[in-house]
Amino acid sequence: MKLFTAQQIRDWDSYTMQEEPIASIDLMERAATACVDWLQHRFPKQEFYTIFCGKGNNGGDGLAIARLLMARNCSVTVYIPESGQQGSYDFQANLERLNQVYPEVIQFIETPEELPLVATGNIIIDAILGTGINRPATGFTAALFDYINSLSNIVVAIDMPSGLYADKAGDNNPVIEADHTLSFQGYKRALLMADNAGAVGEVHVLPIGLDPDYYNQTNTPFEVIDAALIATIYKPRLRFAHKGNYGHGLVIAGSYGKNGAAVLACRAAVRSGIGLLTCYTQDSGYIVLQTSVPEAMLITDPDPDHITELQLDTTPYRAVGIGPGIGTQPATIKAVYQLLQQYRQPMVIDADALNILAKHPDWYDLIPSGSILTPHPKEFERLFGATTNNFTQQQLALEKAQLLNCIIIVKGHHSFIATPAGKGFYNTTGNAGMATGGSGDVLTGLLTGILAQGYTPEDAAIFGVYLHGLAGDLAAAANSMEAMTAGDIIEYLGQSFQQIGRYGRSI
Ligand SMILES: NC(=O)C1=CN([C@@H]2O[C@H](COP(=O)(O)OP(=O)(O)OC[C@H]3O[C@@H](n4cnc5c(N)ncnc54)[C@H](OP(=O)(O)O)[C@@H]3O)[C@@H](O)[C@H]2O)[C@@H](O)CC1
Ligand SMILES: Nc1ncnc2c1ncn2[C@@H]1O[C@H](COP(=O)(O)OP(=O)(O)O)[C@@H](O)[C@H]1O
Ligand SMILES: [K+]
Repeated sequence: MKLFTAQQIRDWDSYTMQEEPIASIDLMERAATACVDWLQHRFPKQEFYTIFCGKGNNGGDGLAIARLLMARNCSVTVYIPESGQQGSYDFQANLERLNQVYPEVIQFIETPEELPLVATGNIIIDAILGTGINRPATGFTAALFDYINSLSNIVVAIDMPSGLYADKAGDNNPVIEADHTLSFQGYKRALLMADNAGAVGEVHVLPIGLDPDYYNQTNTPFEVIDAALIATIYKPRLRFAHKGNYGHGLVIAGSYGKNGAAVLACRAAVRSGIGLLTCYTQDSGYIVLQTSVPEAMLITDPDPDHITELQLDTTPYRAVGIGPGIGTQPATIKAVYQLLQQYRQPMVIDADALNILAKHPDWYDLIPSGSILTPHPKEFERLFGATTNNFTQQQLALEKAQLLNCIIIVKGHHSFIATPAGKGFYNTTGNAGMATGGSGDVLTGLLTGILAQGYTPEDAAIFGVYLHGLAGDLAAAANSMEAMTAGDIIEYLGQSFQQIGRYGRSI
């Protein structure tokens, strides 16, 4: 799903109004109806709502929502901060409509003394500012945000939490802290950023019937990974296939006390569809690996505790994954350097292999083109330096992806995949149950396995991250976020592949 800027969304509105055609007030009614349907589906017993409306179209949505909720037997109070300015055309039209049927629900407020008491059970609707925000909220608007944020009521933001910019960072500007954000038609980038987690709450995308032609014709560097994209990437198994068709991968992982990282990476790799897998680990990992992952072949380092030198020819492997649990011993550092010198095909670089790289920036040029780097935000910072917010972090990821001709996956709740061609993909599968040791090792094994099967590095990254998150979601549904383990993610890869296999048939 393409991610549009606030300006592109405005253009999409105009295009739809002209082509469908539909009057802007009717489009607003459609958006408001989608919100009310969502509210009644999510909170079927809820009766009382307090709605704060600004004087732009976001406020117009709020007024239409108020009228529709009243018509569905809810009880609503609307507060409009009085700025002294005329509202937008559709705000005024909706004010008139509401005034005609339920004049008693409308109240204007001008000073902090007029901030209303909100009963604890009321749901607050934030329709103060949407994508039209062009400066930080100050004065009474900022005081209103503070007041709403101080209440314990559930807050549902319409389109955007008020105060948040859709396409840029806000420098700690005042924002509404919503529990739910109902974003029209698609996501905005700000809604996907960890920096804004406290403001956006859970994000729900509500289709409002904007014209698909605009969507198809309009280019954007950013996309959310969705089922439609995954269906175009996934390669179903060939009926007459033999294991040679699906590549031979090598996972270099583990050290004394961290056999688990190697086990998790290898178990994920052998469940990725890979033809053959070899693991390279320290000598003391022999029995552990052979017992826990009998499907994988094993080559051990002469050192009992660490990977010290790569006593194998890496060239026959179609993909190599390195990093989980390897540590940063001087001898291991040499082994990483040796691999970078001898292996020229795309590899997956994770964990301590990234930490080692970060200490040797002069080795960056040795990273084979098309490699996939999987830093979490701290590793990203070690590799490429500190950034002030997620927008600058992602911009830096795009610049480095281009410079190194690599894919960079900045891992997180919505992992961000930066490609050398300047595209950025956000993942929406996965959950906080995956914030547990070993989840990243699983991803490394999975990516190595997918890359070995001949997927392009970009496709492997998109597919692998999505699949990993989907398996995490199924694991959480079965075991709870608390009790699920990284190993459970691997157990649910099977069901995830089955689900993905159905996408192609249903789209
Ligand atoms: N396809 C869709 O998505 C659809 C979208 N729709 C809805 O339209 C919304 C966008 O509406 P919008 O353009 O009227 O802007 P909105 O956010 O209401 O702001 C209004 C005005 O506030 C002002 N202002 C700016 N910053 C400020 C500040 N810090 N503090 C105080 N004031 C500030 C600024 O005016 P200025 O003061 O600069 O003249 C600005 O123009 C969108 O989010 C969605 O809810 C649906 O109705 C239909 C389909
Ligand atoms: N809250 C979350 N929501 C979605 N995915 C998450 C969340 N927390 C972690 N993950 C995923 O789990 C993995 C964790 O990787 P990493 O931090 O390297 O863990 P480890 O080093 O313990 O293996 C990443 O793929 C990340 O995207
Ligand atoms: K809002």
